[in-house]
Amino acid sequence: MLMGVEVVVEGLSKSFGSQTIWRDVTLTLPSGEISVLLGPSGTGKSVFLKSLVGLLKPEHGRVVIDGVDICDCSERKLYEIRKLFGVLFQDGALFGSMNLFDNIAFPLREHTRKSESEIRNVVLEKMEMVGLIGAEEKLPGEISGGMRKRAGLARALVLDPEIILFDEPDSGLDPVRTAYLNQLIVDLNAQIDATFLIVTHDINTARTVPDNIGMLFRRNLVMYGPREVLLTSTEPVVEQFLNGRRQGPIGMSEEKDAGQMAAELAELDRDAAGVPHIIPQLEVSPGLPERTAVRRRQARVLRELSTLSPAAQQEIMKTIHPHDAARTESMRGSLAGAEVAQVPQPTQVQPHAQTQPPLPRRTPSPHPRPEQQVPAGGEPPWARQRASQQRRWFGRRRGGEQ
Ligand SMILES: Nc1ncnc2c1ncn2[C@@H]1O[C@H](COP(=O)(O)OP(=O)(O)OP(=O)(O)O)[C@@H](O)[C@H]1O
Repeated sequence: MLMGVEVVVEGLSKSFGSQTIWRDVTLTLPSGEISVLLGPSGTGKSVFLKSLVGLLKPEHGRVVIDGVDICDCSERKLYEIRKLFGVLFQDGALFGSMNLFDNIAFPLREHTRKSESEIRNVVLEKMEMVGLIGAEEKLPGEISGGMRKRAGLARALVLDPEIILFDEPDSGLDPVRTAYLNQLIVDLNAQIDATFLIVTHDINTARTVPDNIGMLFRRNLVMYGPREVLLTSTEPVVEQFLNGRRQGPIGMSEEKDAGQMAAELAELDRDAAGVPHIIPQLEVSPGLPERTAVRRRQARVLRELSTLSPAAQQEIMKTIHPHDAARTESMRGSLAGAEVAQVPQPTQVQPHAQTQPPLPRRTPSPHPRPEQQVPAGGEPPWARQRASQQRRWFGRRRGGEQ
């Protein structure tokens, strides 16, 4: 089984001319974990994704992947590193004139020397993983936006990526389809253990899918850390965003001035304010292997525990098995902060949780076949138009793309 690689971003700054997009962004996407990047429109989330794959060159800082700083390496090395990535574009970025099978097979035909029968095996495996078996002959224009995203995801999977970037996977989808897609993302993570980064505006996605959350605002990464840190944060911009409120530092099109913000926050009923209670993270569908990243993350988060806010610490401890929680509490009581960072060791964290032997890769997909999910007739024309308006990933149009 593959294991995703860590992505280390250090002091990254990007401008276009005199316009600073963000500065001094530092974060680590831990190996195999799911991270979400939030931020109001225009804060540079897409620019960040493009910088991670080396399509844009930040002026300062480093992006280290597999020991290579992609901001300062040869084109040849960058080409190699890019092969580690799979990208889910906003509407799948499929070629409109090709059926789904050929769309998904495209990277294999372009970048490998696999025979047609090997290609067929890989394509069908990935189509099964995303619940698209039976739709091989469909054209992208004949299917719903949700199916197009699944097809785009299958295409992103065919070269067995170790890092997958999702650009607003939930855009243009209704809440039910978004819930299906979110479950699919978690299930895929369990199956392939790749490192995921999701850019989204969807609060529910942010609250239920990731292990880690970051937020861009006012040209800075205002916060980044384990999900419990942001989901319990009282930082005004984070609270405002996660509650979808008007009151707070985020304005209609620009930031608000401090006076207006203070007046609004004073008016706000404090009982109604605050981040909603943390809801549990989505679990993997029955029949699939557990997410190995969960145990790695637990060990990591416990090592960092003393550096986190008390509210975050409390939420994290609720997710720990009582046996481990008691031990962690006693260690925290008896050790100084610096020493706490060294315990517990990953192997000590969950002695009760023996890993199940991995299931074969061709586990039947828990994701229903498309015809069970999508009503006959597919999507209405307005939905198709909206999806095409939203496609602007990497700012490139590709010949024949729908
Ligand atoms: N190639 C470019 N040249 C000049 N400016 C650019 C370029 N790409 C992006 N920008 C600017 O960078 C800013 C951030 O854009 P970006 O699309 O990354 O924001 P975003 O956070 O992804 O927004 P949204 O949530 O609306 O998708 C915008 O002001 C945009 O105009």
